[in-house]
Amino acid sequence: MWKLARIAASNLSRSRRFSTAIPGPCIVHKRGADILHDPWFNKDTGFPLTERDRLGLRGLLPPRVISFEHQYARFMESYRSLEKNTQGQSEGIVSLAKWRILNRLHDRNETLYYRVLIDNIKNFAPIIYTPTVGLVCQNYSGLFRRPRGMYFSAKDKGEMMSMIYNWPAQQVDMIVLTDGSRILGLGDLGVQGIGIPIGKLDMYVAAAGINPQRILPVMLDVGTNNQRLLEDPLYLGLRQPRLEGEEYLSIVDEFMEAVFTRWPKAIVQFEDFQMKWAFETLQRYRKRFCMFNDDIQGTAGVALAGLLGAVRAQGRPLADFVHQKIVVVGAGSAGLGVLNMVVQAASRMSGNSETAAKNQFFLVDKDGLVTTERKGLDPAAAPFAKDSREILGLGEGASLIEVVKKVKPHVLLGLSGVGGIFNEEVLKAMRESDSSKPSIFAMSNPTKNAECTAAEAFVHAGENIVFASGSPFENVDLGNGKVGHVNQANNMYLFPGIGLGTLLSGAHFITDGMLQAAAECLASYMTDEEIQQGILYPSINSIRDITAEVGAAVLQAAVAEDLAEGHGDVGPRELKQMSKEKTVEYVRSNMWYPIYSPLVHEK
Ligand SMILES: NC(=O)c1ccc[n+]([C@@H]2O[C@H](COP(=O)([O-])OP(=O)(O)OC[C@H]3O[C@@H](n4cnc5c(N)ncnc54)[C@H](O)[C@@H]3O)[C@@H](O)[C@H]2O)c1
Ligand SMILES: O=C(O)C[C@H](O)C(=O)O
Ligand SMILES: [Mg+2]
Repeated sequence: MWKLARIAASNLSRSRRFSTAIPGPCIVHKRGADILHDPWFNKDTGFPLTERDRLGLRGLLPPRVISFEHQYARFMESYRSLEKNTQGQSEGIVSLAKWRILNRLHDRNETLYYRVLIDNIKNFAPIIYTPTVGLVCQNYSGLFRRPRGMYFSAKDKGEMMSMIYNWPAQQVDMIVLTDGSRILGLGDLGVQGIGIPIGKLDMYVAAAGINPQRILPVMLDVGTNNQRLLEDPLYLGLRQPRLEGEEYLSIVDEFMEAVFTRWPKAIVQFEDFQMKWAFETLQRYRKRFCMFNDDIQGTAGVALAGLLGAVRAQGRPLADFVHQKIVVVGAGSAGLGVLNMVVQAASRMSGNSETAAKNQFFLVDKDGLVTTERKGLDPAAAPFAKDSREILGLGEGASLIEVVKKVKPHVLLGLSGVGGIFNEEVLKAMRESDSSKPSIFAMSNPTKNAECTAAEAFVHAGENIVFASGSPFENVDLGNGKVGHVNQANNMYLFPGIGLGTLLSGAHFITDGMLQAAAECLASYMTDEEIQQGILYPSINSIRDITAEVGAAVLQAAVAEDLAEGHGDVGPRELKQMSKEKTVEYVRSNMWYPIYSPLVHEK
């Protein structure tokens, strides 16, 4: 079941460089200045003279042809100057300035943009993804220069089937969709939430090598309940309260029908929907369309992999997972998604029913410990509500500190969106944990919403903890040459592989089996030595490697479930015959890599 034997291929792949073979020619239907203004095709000063002749570009560029490497160096030089020139300024100002310079390149020349992103992913992910993307969403109306992706609003009802054909690409593989109702831990940001699908899809390109010409970020604007935005004269979204009930669902239904009519093989990732719609839409669509909810399902897999790592970090056999006491703080889409998957895994591992597996897990929300006595208990949280007669001394609504002191959990996992709730007292109480290596997962985003900082965790809970956060923190210097390792427990380790594996499998649905395979693959990726050092997840620098492995695991699970219909020239029979190693190679070879292709004009 939970095999942890490391596959040889993953060792091999870590050191391998990605293929940089010259891709085939790329067909363009435009000429001249139109090409220079199209970031998909633009090479700026990099157009060779022959291509300038063929495409009507001669005279539209300075005469000297600059190589890709030179263009790359020039961009990095201006990025470094910006870093130097903004020294001493506030973190927010610096981050937004960095985002702007990257965004300008994104708008101008996608090939160069994605190459610098892939090569510098550790430095640039915190800008195009969490945490800076949160700040970008908060300031979107002021930052807006050019649209990116598509916007469907409540005013477009009845028009979406034709609107979808306004998108210029013939084929779309991956769509990330939000309604902006719960952007990271920042709440309802309305249309400004479009930054999240854009950032997630940048990660799809960087980590999974999805072709950027085949991605589509989408904002479904059904209004906002954020009064500040409704009153902001610069706000770019609909100025109306959010649609509710059937009215809301009819908009999402229409969008889904339109997408799958034009692109029957597309995959839609739901992102940052408020909890009620996150669960409802997942249930409504997962057996009709190829879709998943990243906050519920992607997060769950990443958390489960981390929790299994935490068992190994204690030097315990994996089977011990079922005895781990885990306190989950936050009963939203992410927290409940994690508990659902964790309970399923524990029940599989122990051979016991899910009810028995639940004993070790405790759920705390804004009103404290969730028990069966909770008034108006949310049906989604109900399966995890404790019977207060069974937990001596802890009643309905017990505070987090009471729960931690009484339970002495092995793991404290935060998905509450509330910065700092793992305060000094709570963290100090974790010193009494029954674990030899207590684990603190402060998974809320962005950084200021993390339940605690990495430094706080190591200082207050002790040096022997295992620490993970949703947004990146620097490793912590513990003195005496010792370092407290910081893991980034973020769904970015899974969603790109879930998307790519599903795409290449040609499956029409994303099943629990495929998601479980993804989590299992991530869980088995780290060596025992790494785990002993508190390293639960790979470095973001190897995100293409882990994504190739996860993608292959998802693809193989689809094959095993007889759902794989193949992709392009590779049919289901060929997929079935592929060994595990071959599948990883197949996935890897399908990753797009940014390199200038010769452009061929076709009318
Ligand atoms: N690291 C990751 O990969 C990842 C993935 C998904 C979500 N997240 C983060 O998790 C957070 C929550 O996301 P969500 O979709 O579940 O949101 P949500 O709004 O659905 O749920 C938030 C939950 O937190 C609870 N809560 C609020 N205040 C609390 C308090 N003081 N004490 C305890 N619980 C409290 C609420 O009762 C609710 O149950 C966000 O910050 C999001 O960025 C991180
Ligand atoms: O966006 C992220 O960084 C992770 C997650 O999807 C979130 O909503 O916080
Ligand atoms: Mg999210």
